[in-house]
This record gives sequence, structure tokens and C-alpha cells, in this order.
Amino acid sequence: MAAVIYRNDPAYDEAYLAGASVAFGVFDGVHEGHRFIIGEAANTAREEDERSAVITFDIDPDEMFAADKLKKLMTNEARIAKLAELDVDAVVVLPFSREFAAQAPADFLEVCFGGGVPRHIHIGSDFRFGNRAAGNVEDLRAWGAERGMEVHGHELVAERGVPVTSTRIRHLLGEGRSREAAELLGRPYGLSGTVRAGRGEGRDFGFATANLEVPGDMLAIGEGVYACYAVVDGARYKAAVNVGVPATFADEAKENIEVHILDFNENIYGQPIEVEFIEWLRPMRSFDSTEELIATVMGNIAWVRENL
Ligand SMILES: Cc1cc2nc3c(=O)[nH]c(=O)nc-3n(C[C@H](O)[C@H](O)[C@H](O)COP(=O)(O)O)c2cc1C
Ligand SMILES: Nc1ncnc2c1ncn2[C@@H]1O[C@H](COP(=O)(O)OP(=O)(O)O)[C@@H](O)[C@H]1O
Repeated sequence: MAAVIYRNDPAYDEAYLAGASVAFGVFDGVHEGHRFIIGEAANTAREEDERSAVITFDIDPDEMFAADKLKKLMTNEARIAKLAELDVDAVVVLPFSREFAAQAPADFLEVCFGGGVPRHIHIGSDFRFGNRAAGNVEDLRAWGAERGMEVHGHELVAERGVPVTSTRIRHLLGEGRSREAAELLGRPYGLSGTVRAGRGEGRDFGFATANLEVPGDMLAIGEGVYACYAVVDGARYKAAVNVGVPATFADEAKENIEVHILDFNENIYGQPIEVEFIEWLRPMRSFDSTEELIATVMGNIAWVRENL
């Protein structure tokens, strides 16, 4: 478990990273590739008996530079919390802003590390930084060479011959390929939200559904029906989940995640729940009759009960 340290905390000591072994990146998803690089930073820290740290940003730069097509794998809070579970001494969170990103690459590094130069820095070979992402691993190496900082630019971890990247995982999820995404993440893809009141029909249909309204930029998972686990108040249940505004009720509904939790009967309006996506079952569709909708959903629930 790592300490989470915010650089804009007035108590932050600029010398904290001096001599440390660090991994630097955004790390959306904290996937297998990210964890390899962070593990390498922990290794060089151990070898030199130095401090190990993950350096990341408080917000994902894509929120500023790719906001229109953003599909994040994790909220910033969840990302930082997940990084803090790893075997490093600290997660150092740098404040990100347009002005910060617009600096020339060398200035960017000066602001990041000038006050305390790490001894080792680990990044992926596609690492870019500074204005228009002009800085690359070679620039980082040149900067480090003058300051006693060794740069480890790692080949990206590959799976089936293709590098593991957050973008690849987003594509898989968008196509409903939750199993493959979980392999690259090293755990099932999860979404959190607060349960809202829906139209109150689920219960009459014979399957109550806890409804979530997930903002578009957090909805990496594609439309469809999935076998899932739902975590409610620390307990894990099987769940049958619809992703997408229900096509049958498209005019009235706005919730985009509907979670039927198996063997559960509690009022959880206003409570946070987490959904882990295990298996894609079928596309979401519009039904001509309520009977057909109920029979199909009951079939999905039975499948989850038997197979998960
Ligand atoms: C496992 C599961 C699969 C579902 N599949 C569909 C679907 O294919 N098409 C659809 O219009 N609604 C689908 N629904 C959503 C239901 O229509 C919705 O839960 C129901 O209308 C109750 O809505 P309410 O909770 O807002 O009252 C599904 C719900 C669940 C739990
Ligand atoms: N097994 C269950 N799965 C999901 N929600 C449940 C379950 N049992 C009780 N609930 C509660 O019932 C609510 C869903 O009831 P429902 O009739 O579908 O109404 P709504 O349209 O308001 O969601 C959930 O938000 C939750 O508080």
C-alpha cells in the first residue's frame, strides 16, 4: 500500500523524489503493461535501497486534449486509489493543467523533477511529454544524462503479439469483449455509480433493476447484456446487466446501466455500487411485447445463475 502525496499540498517536499526510482505516466486502467513498468521501478528501488514511487497526474490529460472522444477506463480517483494498492512507497500526484502541458519539453521536465531528480525513471517506449507531446524517450534520456537520472524506456508488454494499451482495452470493451479486456487489465473491467430511481417497472416485470446513469466519457463498455458481479456494501453478488438506454423504452428512459442483482432484495437507492463485467451475453434489442422482454431477461438471469 502506497502513500498518496499531492504535489500541490503546501507540505510537499520538492526533494522527495531525489534519488528515487520512479515510474511516470497517466496509467488509465492500471493494466498489465502499467503494472510491469511500475514493478520495474520497484525493482531498481530495491536494488539500490531507494524510495520507489509512481508519478502521475491528478486528471487524465485526455480530458483536456481528447475530450470529444473520451472513454476513460477509470475515474481519476479510482485510478489513483488503484495505483496506491501497488507495491511502491508512494504515488506522487502532479497537478495537470493546459499551461503545464504547454511548456517546452525541457521546461516540463524541469518543473516535474528539477527540485528532486530521481535516480531511475521507468516509462513505456511510447512515452511523450511537453508542448504538443513533442518530447520523447530520447529527449528524456538527454535531460537525465546531465543530471544523473537513468532512463529505462521499456518495450510495451504485448499479449498475442500486440502491445497492451489503454486504447486497445477501450476498443475491446466498446465491442463487448469483456473477457479479453479483463485479460489485459489483469482483472475484470469495473464501473461504479450511484443507484437512481428509474421508472419503477422492473419490479413488476419480476426483476428489480438498480439503475445507474453513467456519463458518456466513463462508458467504455459497449451496449448489450452482460453477466456480471455487483458489489454492494462490500458484498459481491451475481448480476445480469443491461448496458445502454433500454431500446424498448427509449423515449422514457435515460438510465444507461440496469443491474438485476441475483438473490438480493434491498432498497439501495442513493447507494454506490460497482459492476464487474465478466461475459457478453447478447445485443440489447427492442421488444414488441412486454412478455417477450420478460422471458428474454429471465433467460439471461438464469444463465448468470448457472454459469457465473
Ligand atoms: C439482464 C437485463 C437485460 C435487459 N435487456 C433489455 C433489452 O434487450 N432491451 C430493452 O429494451 N431493455 C432491456 N432491459 C431493461 C429492462 O427493459 C428494464 O430493466 C425494465 O424496463 C425496468 O426498468 P426500470 O428499472 O426503469 O423500471 C434489460 C434488463 C436486464 C436486467
Ligand atoms: N435484486 C435486486 N436487484 C436490483 N435492485 C434491487 C433488487 N432488489 C431490490 N432492489 C431495489 O429496487 C430498485 C429497483 O426497482 P425497480 O422496480 O426496478 O425500480 P426502478 O425503476 O426505480 O429502478 C433498486 O434501485 C433497488 O433499490
